[in-house]
Amino acid sequence: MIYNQSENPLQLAVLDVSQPLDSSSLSSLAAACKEWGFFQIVNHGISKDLFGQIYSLSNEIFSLPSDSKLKLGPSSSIKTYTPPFIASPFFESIRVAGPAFADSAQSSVDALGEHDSRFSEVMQEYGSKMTELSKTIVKVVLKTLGDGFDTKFYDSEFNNCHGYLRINNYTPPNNFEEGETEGLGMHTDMSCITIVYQDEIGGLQVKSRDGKWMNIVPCEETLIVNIGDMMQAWSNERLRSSEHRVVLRKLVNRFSMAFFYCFEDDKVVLSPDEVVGPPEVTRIYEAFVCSDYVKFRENVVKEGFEKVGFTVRDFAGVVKSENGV
Ligand SMILES: O=C(O)CCC(=O)C(=O)O
Ligand SMILES: [Fe+2]
Repeated sequence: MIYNQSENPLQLAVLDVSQPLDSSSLSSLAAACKEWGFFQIVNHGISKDLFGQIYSLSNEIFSLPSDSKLKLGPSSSIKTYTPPFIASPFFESIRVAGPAFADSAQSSVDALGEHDSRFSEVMQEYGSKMTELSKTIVKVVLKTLGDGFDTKFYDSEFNNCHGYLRINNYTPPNNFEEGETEGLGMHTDMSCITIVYQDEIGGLQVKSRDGKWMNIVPCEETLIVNIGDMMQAWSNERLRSSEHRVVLRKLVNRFSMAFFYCFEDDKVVLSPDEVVGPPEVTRIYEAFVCSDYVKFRENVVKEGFEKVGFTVRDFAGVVKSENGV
């Protein structure tokens, strides 16, 4: 089968973050968050030049021999690099943790034995901008749940959120089946929200409620936002954390960056009564501690997906889903 990206393209709602929110964009955004858990943002203030610099500096690291990269790997002390064959044979990534993005990036550079601060400088700039952008986006998402919910809940619930970045490089093998070979398998993000930059290659797909894979076609100067599990649970499923994946499309490397904006580790996630809605609405999640869910997901990866359920519903749902424990 020839994979055609124009097949099943998903027309995502667009949020212009430079403009005041009007009621029609709020309602299209509300619908998008509920139905897809994905939308796009434009006029985000991140220059093409910054993306270009990050791309070339990251590629300098990805093109090092694997022995060098493993100095940052899972058996090293800093563990910022995930080599191919851990998440997928065609996927490798570098993690940069906030809020001190420069220090985190520099620890990787130092471990490689390099003496260059350019990578840590661009990571600090990008990480800080993503953190600010995430705050704006979370507030807009809260507004979709109710009038004034941004002011009511941002400071009390989301003020201690933190972000980290994953820089992803996909390298297809010579003989892959277009559209069938996964670069990153189906998953949901654990974050509150994720902001994704993808290059022009394409391959990111989201699963519809009826199980169809829809293409999120790359669009210049546009970033993708998706709702993660923490927000799905906190909103009592009024916001959807959708399953998504990346399929390999072309015989060239694909580059992307995901910024995960998450609750603090010891946060107790519990949907406020007002968010759940009128008394007859069922509460779907029990309260849970954020880091316990992260540990649950790590164990699921170790033990294999078949054995135990792997979504936040399986972990904290009042009624577990079918494949739950
Ligand atoms: O590479 C992409 O476009 C998306 C990556 C992703 O879903 C993730 O890192 O969680
Ligand atoms: Fe993801």
